[in-house]
Amino acid sequence: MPVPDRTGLKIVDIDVKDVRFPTSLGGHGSDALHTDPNYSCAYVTITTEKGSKGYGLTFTCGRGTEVVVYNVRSLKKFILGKNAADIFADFAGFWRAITNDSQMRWIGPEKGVIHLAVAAILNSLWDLWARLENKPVWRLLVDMEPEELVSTIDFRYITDVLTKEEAIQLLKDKNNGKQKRVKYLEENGYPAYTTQVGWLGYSDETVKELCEKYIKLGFTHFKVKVGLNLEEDYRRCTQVRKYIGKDRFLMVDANQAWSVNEAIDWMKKLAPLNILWIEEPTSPDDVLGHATISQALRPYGIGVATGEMCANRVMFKQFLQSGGMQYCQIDSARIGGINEILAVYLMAYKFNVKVCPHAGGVGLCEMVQHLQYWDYASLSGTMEGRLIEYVDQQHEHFYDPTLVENAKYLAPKLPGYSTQFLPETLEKYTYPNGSEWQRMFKEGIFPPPDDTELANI
Ligand SMILES: C[C@H](O)[C@@H](O)CC(=O)C(=O)O
Ligand SMILES: [Mg+2]
Repeated sequence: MPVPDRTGLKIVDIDVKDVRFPTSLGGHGSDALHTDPNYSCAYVTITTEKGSKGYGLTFTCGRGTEVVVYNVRSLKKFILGKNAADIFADFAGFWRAITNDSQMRWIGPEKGVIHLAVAAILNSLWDLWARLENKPVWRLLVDMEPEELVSTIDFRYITDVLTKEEAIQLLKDKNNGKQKRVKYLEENGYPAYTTQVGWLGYSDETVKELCEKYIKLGFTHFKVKVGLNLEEDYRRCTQVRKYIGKDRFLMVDANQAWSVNEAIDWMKKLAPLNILWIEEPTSPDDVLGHATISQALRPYGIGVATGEMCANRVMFKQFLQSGGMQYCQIDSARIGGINEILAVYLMAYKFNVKVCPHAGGVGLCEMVQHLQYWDYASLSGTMEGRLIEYVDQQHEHFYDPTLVENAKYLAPKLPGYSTQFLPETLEKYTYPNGSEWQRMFKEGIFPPPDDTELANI
């Protein structure tokens, strides 16, 4: 196990910041239900006695961030004073402890705000571990022996479909050729699709310009937001189909706008536009509803994609068991860190479902590239039908931003999970005292927080 020496690794500080970007001003990130999101995150920094740091975040929108920040603070006691090496040596045990505190469990368990907070903390720990090993996270994962990797997963609630022993065997079966696949990734990158062309708040002119831009950049897969008005969706999607031509791929995303029957009817109307997948057609909790939609849309060649709001590995298990998802969209900041995400990848592999991670949010592109790289090298061994979502937002705020060239994610090279913010970003966008927020309040662009907001309590 690549567990670092314990010396100086006692965690002496955990800081959490509310960081928000005013994306609603340009309609960036908008969809049927999140019509004016300000892309945000709860940003965690952990510091060890010897000064090593781990940076992690969970994505949120606007005011939701303050609630997550409070939840992170409520979990500090699980981290402070612990030695990071001890956490890594029994990572599954630590995971069970932080997700099952008897006084906190009632507000979960393993779902919602408290799980977002867990994700931010777990992400900072994986970042720290990779930095201590001087590797990007994906290499840390790829270089672990199957037993070591699997030892980080809590298998409670999923052993009916995947046991620890089976998981180890799946990884061992793929050991052959792993180094060749690593080389391939380093030389060729991993295919991306773009959502940037189709935010619901964008004008027709913007959509056209962006389609042209992303075609020039080499993209072959385009995702467009739908779900508010059928005629309008048909019109917009027809235009996008015209811009991208018949040989490129079109996906649509309803962000949970519909009931089950409505989703089926709506998508049958859009089907002539040749749609690869419908994403989040209905409630993210409706496993059987997704299975019904999947079945109804199969004859039209439309798959169902979901996962960005899937609460935990148990829900993923049921989506996979029921045939409710044909594209599994794990989110790096919603479920309990890499520990839980690995369980989902392993189950998806067993059910022969493609993982195409969700990345529409702050820092998500930065993280999911590591996960999908690991998947190709160590588990699925294929990129067939798989893509990483790419949204071109907030990358300039990161110390080690995602690099996409010719519609491919290039291999992250620096140690860590790529989510460290630049100091000037924190100075400007920490809410509500960052200099940019103060300017926007002064200029009346946004109202300052009122006394119902936690920032003022
Ligand atoms: C609110 C977010 O922008 C959401 O619309 C992202 C999303 O659904 C996606 O990227 O997919
Ligand atoms: Mg989506």
